[in-house]
Amino acid sequence: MTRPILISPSILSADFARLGEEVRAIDEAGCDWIHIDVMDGHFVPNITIGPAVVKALRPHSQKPFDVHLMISPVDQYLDAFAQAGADIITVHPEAGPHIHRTVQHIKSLGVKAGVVLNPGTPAKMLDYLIDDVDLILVMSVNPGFGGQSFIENQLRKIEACAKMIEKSGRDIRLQVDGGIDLNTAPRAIAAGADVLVAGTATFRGGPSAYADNIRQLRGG
Ligand SMILES: O=C(CO)[C@H](O)[C@H](O)COP(=O)(O)O
Ligand SMILES: [Fe+2]
Repeated sequence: MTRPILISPSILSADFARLGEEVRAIDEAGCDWIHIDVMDGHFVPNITIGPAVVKALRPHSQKPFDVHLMISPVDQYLDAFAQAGADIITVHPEAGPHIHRTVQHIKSLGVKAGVVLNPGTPAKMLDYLIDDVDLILVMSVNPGFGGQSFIENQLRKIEACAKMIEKSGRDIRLQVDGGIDLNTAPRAIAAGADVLVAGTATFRGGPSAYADNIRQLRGG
C-alpha cells in the first residue's frame, strides 16, 4: 500500500524558550504531526517535558500531537498525557511489565497506540501486538538525545516491520525516529517508513527555513 509520507518534527530541537511559537511555526510550515519527546532521566539519560507542557502547547496547533514516551514506569502517566491533548501515544515495551495491557490502556483513552522498537529490540517483539497497534516506531538511534547518527542496520528492521504490517492487512503507520536527514530520509522511505520524525533536520536554519526543510524531507 503506497501512502503519503508524513513529517513529524521533533520539538526536542526547537527553542524551548519559545515553544508555543515554534509549534505554530512548524504547523504553518506544513508539518503533518508534531512529535513530542517525553524523557524522565531514568528510562533515558535526559529530562524533557511533562503533561503540563503538552497541555500548554495544545492551543498552538490542531495537528496531531504524536507523543513519544521515554519514561518508566509508563502506565501511571498515560491518562495525564491523553488529557493533556495527545492524539497518539507511543510506548517502549521495556518501559513497563505488560506491554499488551499498556496498549489496551492507551486505546481505552480514545488515543491511537504506538509501540517503539529500540535499536537492539527485534521486530519479532511485535508478533502479538500487531493486531492492536496503530503505529510502529523504529528507533534509528538509541533514545535520549537529538542530533545522533542514523544506525544503518535499522533499515533492515523497517523492512521487516513493513512486511509484518502488510501481512496483517491493518492500517498501521510505520514511523522512523533518529538521525533523519536528506540522506537517510529517502532510504528509510524506500525501506517502508511512511512517517518521518526529524528534529535537527527540521529546525536547522531557524523559522524561515522550516517550510523548505519539511518539503525536502518529504521528498518534494
Ligand atoms: O526520540 C528521540 C530521541 O530519543 C528524538 O525524536 C530524535 O532523536 C529526533 O532527533 P533528531 O532528528 O535530531 O535525531
Ligand atoms: Fe522521539
